[in-house]
Amino acid sequence: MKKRMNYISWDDYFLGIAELSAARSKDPNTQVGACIVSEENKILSVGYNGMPAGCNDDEMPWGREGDFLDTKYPFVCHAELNAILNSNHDLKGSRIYVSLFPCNECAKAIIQSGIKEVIYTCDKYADTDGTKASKMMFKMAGVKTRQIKQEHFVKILPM
Ligand SMILES: Nc1ccn([C@H]2C[C@H](O)[C@@H](COP(=O)(O)O)O2)c(=O)n1
Ligand SMILES: [Zn+2]
Repeated sequence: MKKRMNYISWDDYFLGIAELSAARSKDPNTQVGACIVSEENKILSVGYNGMPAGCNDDEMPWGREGDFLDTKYPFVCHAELNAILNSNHDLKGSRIYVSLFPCNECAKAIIQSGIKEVIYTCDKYADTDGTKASKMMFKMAGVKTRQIKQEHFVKILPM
């Protein structure tokens, strides 16, 4: 008997883990997941967007509008940063799979931690200055970026 051939690719596997991690997020508007992987395809870390440890997410604001301090934005820790901070490994040469293109703050952390490639699905904030800044920094720092469309990813899920 020959081996099974329709197994999923590494990219689909790790993006799937990023998407599954996103499902842990309490953010009512946008759930983001990230998975960091070594050059040997070993998972080094995972993360999703959420409030910092010790900050009760039942008491924190989750809104998007109003006074800055009444919104989630100054408090929420992004999926990519959580994945970086959750890791006990050297991340040099690794790649990060993320369900949403990294913001400029996460882009800085990604570059500084030595991650060499960003593989993402959604780019819904592409028109924002934050995403434009991320793309500028990734280009200058030699961090590769690659999009895998969600439609492709959904198709590979077993029925
Ligand atoms: N690459 C990103 C971008 C955003 N996030 C988090 C931060 C918030 O929890 C949410 C975005 O909220 P929205 O403005 O869409 O209501 O996603 C992240 O973790 N990683
Ligand atoms: Zn971010």
